[in-house]
Amino acid sequence: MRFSKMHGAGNDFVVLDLRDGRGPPSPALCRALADRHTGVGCDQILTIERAEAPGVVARYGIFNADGSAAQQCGNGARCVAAWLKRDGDQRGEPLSDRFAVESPAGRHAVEFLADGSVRLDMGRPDFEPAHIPLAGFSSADDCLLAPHPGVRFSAVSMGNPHAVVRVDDIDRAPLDTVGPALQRDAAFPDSANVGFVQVIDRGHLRLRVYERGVGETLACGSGACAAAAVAMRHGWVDRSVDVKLPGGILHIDWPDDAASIAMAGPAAFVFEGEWIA
Ligand SMILES: N[C@@H](CCC[C@H](N)C(=O)O)C(=O)O
Repeated sequence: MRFSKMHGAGNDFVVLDLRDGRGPPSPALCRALADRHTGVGCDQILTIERAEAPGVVARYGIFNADGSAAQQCGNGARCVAAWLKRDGDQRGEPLSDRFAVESPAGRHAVEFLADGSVRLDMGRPDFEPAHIPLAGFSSADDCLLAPHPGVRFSAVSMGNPHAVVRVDDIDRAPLDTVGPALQRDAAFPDSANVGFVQVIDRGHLRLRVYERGVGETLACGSGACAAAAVAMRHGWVDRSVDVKLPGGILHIDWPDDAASIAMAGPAAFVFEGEWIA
């Protein structure tokens, strides 16, 4: 089984071409591929599949390192776009600098920018509790939970569930305790990706994300959109920000609450391989 190893700002992927109709990898195979000692090592496995919808070059599936399926992956979408741009469409035809791909959460317009980065339409952040899903709250802003005193979070769906906690010092953020605790809390029936955000100034955020199905990652694209959307909605930052993650910088634009949010960032090839296990 051939695969490509890629990363977007350090969020790393094993990319499988399943456009020949092969089925998705089992959870056990995902865990084996993702293992950083005995496998390839990655945060997510991305599967490139035949597109059903007209005007879409390909659809893709997302599987976390623990084998669970996900609905959204911003860094992965940029890597899928770069993979398609390199290899061409289903017939091997070259692609232009603008096309559309389809994630489990819906269709995304992609654009290759002159500086080599990839810009992606990530859709509208959704703060409706039932859509996240966030249980037991009528608003997703500034939530408190009795078992986690002092942890104020906002929740948002970027197609996948996110909790965003503002901190004063990102280097001292309680990722390993509050991350898994919020993920396990009944308020998040589907668990959540938990982001810790520090506001640097009106144009800059720092972010670390404890991802669902992975743990701490070097970058989370949907998490960067979630953190920026929460910070913009609260008026902490302007509508165009750089989000600095441990693995790199993502640029986020959200002109207004009714608009789609756009993310731009890198997509890199690491190596090609063959899985023989
Ligand atoms: N790294 C991704 C998000 C991957 C999925 C996430 N762990 C989930 O389960 O929702 C990104 O760049 O958005």
